[in-house]
Amino acid sequence: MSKELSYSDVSEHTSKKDLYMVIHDKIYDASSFVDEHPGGEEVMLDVAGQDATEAFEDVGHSDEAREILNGLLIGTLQRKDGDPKPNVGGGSLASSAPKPGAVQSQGMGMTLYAVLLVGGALAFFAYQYLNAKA
Ligand code: HEM
Repeated sequence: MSKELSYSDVSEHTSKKDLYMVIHDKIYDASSFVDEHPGGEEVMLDVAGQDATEAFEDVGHSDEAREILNGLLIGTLQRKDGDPKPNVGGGSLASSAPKPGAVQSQGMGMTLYAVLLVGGALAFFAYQYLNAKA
């Protein structure tokens, strides 16, 4: 029962009893879960009918939360030119926020670790080498 909906379709479902949200370009019907949400209904209603990708990811939801999310999936977002920019939470300047679905910083994090590791190893061996010479 997967359907393709446009952003404007989604934006019509903003009430507690009829609450859609977009996360990573997938559409979720959170109506049945609002009352049970450990983070409260307020935050869910804040992103009702909008792109909640950043709000959802910022919290660092658990795998369990992601499983619940999977169960609420109803379709895929069909982006059209001229769609309103997704409001990525906070209600602040959406244009300055990173694009939802953009490559997450995870890749960068790994690179950073690699650089630190290799740099650390080099420093260690240089230290050993210089010590041995002295
Ligand atoms: C349908 C979408 C969502 C689902 C299924 C969901 C599910 C959950 C679950 C299961 C937890 C418990 C902790 C965990 O397992 O990570 C949680 C906590 C939380 N959620 Fe969500 N969530 C959703 C959307 C959101 C959104 C859009 C926000 C907006 C900021 C949000 C904010 C929070 C916060 C702040 C907590 C922490 C509550 C606490 O520990 O006191 N959630 N959520």
